[in-house]
Amino acid sequence: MESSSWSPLSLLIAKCRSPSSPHCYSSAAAMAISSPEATNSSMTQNSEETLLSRPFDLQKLPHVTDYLPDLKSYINPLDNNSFYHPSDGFYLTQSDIILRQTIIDLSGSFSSSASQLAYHRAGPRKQIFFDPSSTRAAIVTCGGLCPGMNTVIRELVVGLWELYGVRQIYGVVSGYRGFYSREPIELNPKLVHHWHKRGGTALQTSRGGFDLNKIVDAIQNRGFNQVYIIGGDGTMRGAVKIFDEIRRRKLNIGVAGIPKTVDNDVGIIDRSFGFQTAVEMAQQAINAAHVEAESAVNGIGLVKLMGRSTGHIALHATLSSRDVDCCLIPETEFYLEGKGGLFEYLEKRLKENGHAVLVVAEGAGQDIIPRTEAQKQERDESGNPVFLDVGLWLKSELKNWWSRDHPNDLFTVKYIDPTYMIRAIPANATDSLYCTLLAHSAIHGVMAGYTGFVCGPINGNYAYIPLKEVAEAKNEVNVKDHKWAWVRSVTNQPDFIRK
Ligand SMILES: Nc1ncnc2c1ncn2[C@@H]1O[C@H](COP(=O)(O)OP(=O)(O)OP(=O)(O)O)[C@@H](O)[C@H]1O
Ligand SMILES: O=P(O)(O)OC[C@H]1O[C@](O)(CO)[C@@H](O)[C@@H]1O
Ligand SMILES: [Mg+2]
Repeated sequence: MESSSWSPLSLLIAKCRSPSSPHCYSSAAAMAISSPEATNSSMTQNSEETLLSRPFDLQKLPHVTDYLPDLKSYINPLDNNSFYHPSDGFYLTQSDIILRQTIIDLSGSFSSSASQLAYHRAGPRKQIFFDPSSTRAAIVTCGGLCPGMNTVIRELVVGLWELYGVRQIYGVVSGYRGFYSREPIELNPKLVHHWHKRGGTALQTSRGGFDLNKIVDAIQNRGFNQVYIIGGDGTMRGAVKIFDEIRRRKLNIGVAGIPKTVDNDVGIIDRSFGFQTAVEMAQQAINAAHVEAESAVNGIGLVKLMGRSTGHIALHATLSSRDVDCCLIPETEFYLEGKGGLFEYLEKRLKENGHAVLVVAEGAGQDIIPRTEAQKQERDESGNPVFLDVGLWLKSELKNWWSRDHPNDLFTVKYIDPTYMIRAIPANATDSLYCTLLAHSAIHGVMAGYTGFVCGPINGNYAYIPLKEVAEAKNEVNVKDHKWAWVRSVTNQPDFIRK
């Protein structure tokens, strides 16, 4: 990873403009230094000094001038925007950075020589490298749906139009394949005005169809010089290739990725947009499962939630609901029969409470569901493995178990599969605001000439992160940390470790 070392923390503190600003970097640093644990533990004056002198490992952001050094720059039109009166500190500079890690244990494995990973802070720059009158922006959505996609598109259009005066904005229809197989649609604020109220993506999306040369040829031939790519991990891997090819051809085109994934499996950023909305919607399914289970004799409410390879939705929905007796996620194995298994646990719960609620992420248990050779090979158009329905399988296993062990007792399993319902809805208020900040961050970055980056919040502050880094990072549930322990303590479920 390319990086450049930066000045010590003291410089950063000096640069902080407004102590009350939520984006003030010094507040996090100051908190870390003056927290009670830090002052009364083994932290010495020495370790404080070493912290202050640690260099920053600032992740280098690609810029169009890296390979087109003679590009002309322009004064940011926000200078003349009647809604903004850029004052001191309004524009960000190279020295505005965000630290990846804000929690540091000064007494533990702290190494004074290790540098602090840092990223450029997102926001408007004084100088821009695209003339708004000749800017031609393309927006594309790829992969599965996620609440808030339409909000991001809307805010990209409105932001480009209102903030920078860009008038040529196009929507690429139906994902990556749309670049070379469909006519783009012209977008303007009037057209997209209500889009944030609709779930899904008004531009349509698809999986597969990634043909690098055809895509970059189409971008070039259609005269696009800014490309905004909204998608998940697969999309970001594709975006890295597009950016690399654009750079190889030395084209004056900026590429920004806007991470979208209902599963929240994209790494580095705090969380992905739409995730909170999906968790909220999942509550309805869990509530219904609880009511059904409670109202039956030996009732089990079983809810399957999205989460291809990560269980964040199931975990957060479980923690928020508190009606869940067992949460199964892809990051940790489980088994059905025998000591410490699911059946033994459910038997106990049914005896104690008369009912139980089970939440399972779609990617959980895939290793133990029997499948044919053909099923093992099945892939979707993007190459993602196709899963068997863990909910249906569990329902059938639960029924078999009960009729085998308790043939004379009543038993009910109510299976609720809200899969698409939790992602095919508009974003809630929090996610909507988040989508707006993402879109504006992306616009400011691209206008300023940055390229090959993703924007997203890191510890609550919006940053520009190299695309490649995001495409390689994965956010999995850490089943060794306190959050998973919390889930287990809320549900009482076993650890499924065979003793
Ligand atoms: N390694 C890759 N290189 C190039 N393109 C890729 C790669 N992986 C996926 N893509 C392309 O990215 C697009 C979206 O990928 P995918 O279907 O995996 O969804 P995603 O972006 O991961 O979103 P989500 O998983 O949240 O639905 C598809 O058009 C796919 O062909
Ligand atoms: O839209 P499709 O192809 O059915 O994809 C479903 C998948 O998309 C996601 O919603 C996001 O990756 C997963 O949770 C789920 O496995
Ligand atoms: Mg994906």
